[in-house]
Order: sequence, then C-alpha cells, then structure tokens
Amino acid sequence: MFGLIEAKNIAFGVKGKQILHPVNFTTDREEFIVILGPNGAGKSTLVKLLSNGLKPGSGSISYYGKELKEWAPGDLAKYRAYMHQESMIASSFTVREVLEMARYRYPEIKSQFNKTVIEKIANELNLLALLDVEFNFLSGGEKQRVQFGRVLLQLESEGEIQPIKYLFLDEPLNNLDVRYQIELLKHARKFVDDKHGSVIVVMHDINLCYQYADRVLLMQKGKVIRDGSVHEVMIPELLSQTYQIELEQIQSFDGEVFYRHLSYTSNLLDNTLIK
Ligand SMILES: Nc1ncnc2c1ncn2[C@@H]1O[C@H](COP(=O)(O)OP(=O)(O)OP(=O)(O)O)[C@@H](O)[C@H]1O
Repeated sequence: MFGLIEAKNIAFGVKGKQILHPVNFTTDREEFIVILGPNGAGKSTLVKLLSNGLKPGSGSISYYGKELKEWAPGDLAKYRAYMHQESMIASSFTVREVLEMARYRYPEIKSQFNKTVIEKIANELNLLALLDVEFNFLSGGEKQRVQFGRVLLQLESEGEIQPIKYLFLDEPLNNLDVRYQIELLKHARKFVDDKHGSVIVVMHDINLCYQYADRVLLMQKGKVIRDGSVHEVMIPELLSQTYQIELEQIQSFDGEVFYRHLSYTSNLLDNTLIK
C-alpha cells in the first residue's frame, strides 16, 4: 500500500548550507505526529516541505499517490492546511472575515454550511466574542486561536465519506496560556480520534508531546535521528543527548509519566545513542 503522504529523500539547502539532509517520511493512517528537536534542528523546514509551503531541493513528495507538483493549489487546500509560526495579516480584516477566508476554496462560500461551521468552530475555540474585532488588535494568544480556527475551517467539508486530511501546525502553542494550550491539543487530538485526519505538529514541550503524540520524529542538525512511537523515541538518554541537558523520566504512583531536568550538561553525555 502506498503512503497517503509519501516523501522520498527530500532535502533542502540554501547557498550551499544543507538545512535538511535527505528525509524519508510516510504516513498511511490517522496519527498525531510530533516533530521534536532543539532550536534550528530543521523542524519548520520539514513541515514547510511536507505541506507544500517550500519546494524541496531534491526528492519528491506525493499525496494519495499523486506528486505534489501535479496538484492544483485549490484542490490541495481542501486536503491539507498549514498553520505557520508567524501570525500576521496585512490588512484590517475582522476575525469573522479571517475565518470566512478559510472557506474561500469552497464555492458555496456564503452557504448555510459555511455559516454553520464557522459558528461551530468559533464557539468551540471560544472566539464568538471576538468575531467583529480587527484581527491585528488581538493579543498573541487570541491570534493563535483564530489561526487554529482558520486551519480547521479550511478542512471542513460536507459529505459522509471523507479522505484523511492533514493538519500541519508549527508551534501552535506559542503565546497560549495553559488552558488554551491544553484545549488546542485536545482539539487536535480529537481531529485524529474522530478520523478526520492526521496532525503533524512542531512543539517544544516534551511532557505535552509524551501525553498527546502517537508518533514522534526527533530531529537534530537537519536530520531525523529517530522516528517511532513515544516509547521508541522519548528515551531520556536520547533526549538528554539531543538537547544537551540532563533529563530524567519520572513515573508517578498512578502511572503518569513526565520528564524533568536534572542539571545542566554540555559534553557530559557520550553520543553513542544517536543513530
Ligand atoms: N531560508 C533560509 N536561509 C538560510 N538559513 C535558513 C533558511 N531557513 C532556515 N534556515 C536555517 O536552517 C536551520 C533550521 O531552521 P528551522 O526553522 O527549520 O529550525 P527549527 O528546528 O524549526 O527551529 P526552532 O525550534 O528554533 O523554530 C536554522 O539554522 C535556520 O537559521
């Protein structure tokens, strides 16, 4: 069976600097995938390449067996949405207009279905009171919630049978307070559990990653150094080496697992675990 997203040997460089070394990536089911790794590891670059925000220097990417370059942008927009780190909108649109723009690819833009889904998502993300406010006047966290609503809305469509869709989120927890961090992750988890599709998210919080991920891609220096379940990837020694900080995994009496920092280390750990 072919992967629903299949990336073969994708690599990216700028002016002779290799930013992403060749990566193979396949996903063929609904899964919550976290891309984890230190600053500058290449996480955003990988997400941009996989979501068609950036063209690979070499290698190829296909969705549902069809190469990305063969997709019409309007069609692709219905199957994958990308929430990037920067939250700027050039003109003075209201929140409602920003959300309506997410429905641009659906010809029935002013239809009852569009109105219903906008109200539903705005309600679920606690945005109803902000609908008539200008987007650029919102706080950082409010903007993040609107942007999350925008990508969810981009993928909403009518019909009983839906293909697996892809939600790419680059550091969506930035600026969110703890309540909204959890709410966003629960929403994203529900997107996967309700079989709408897969979430591929860049995030830095290793404890939240452990709680929510089905699969983790651990990156370092432009390479994916481990790809597997949380149990296969989130090994304290491997994380400690990757981040150059000593981390230990604690299991509470009721079985809850979390990571904590022991003490700062730079060259204390050997590198034998990194494959
Ligand atoms: N267009 C570009 N030109 C030059 N260097 C770039 C470009 N894009 C990315 N880089 C560099 O490539 C490296 C990887 O960047 P990337 O944004 O993918 O990292 P990241 O893992 O997402 O980092 P962070 O956790 O800090 O957001 C960084 O050193 C960055 O400066």
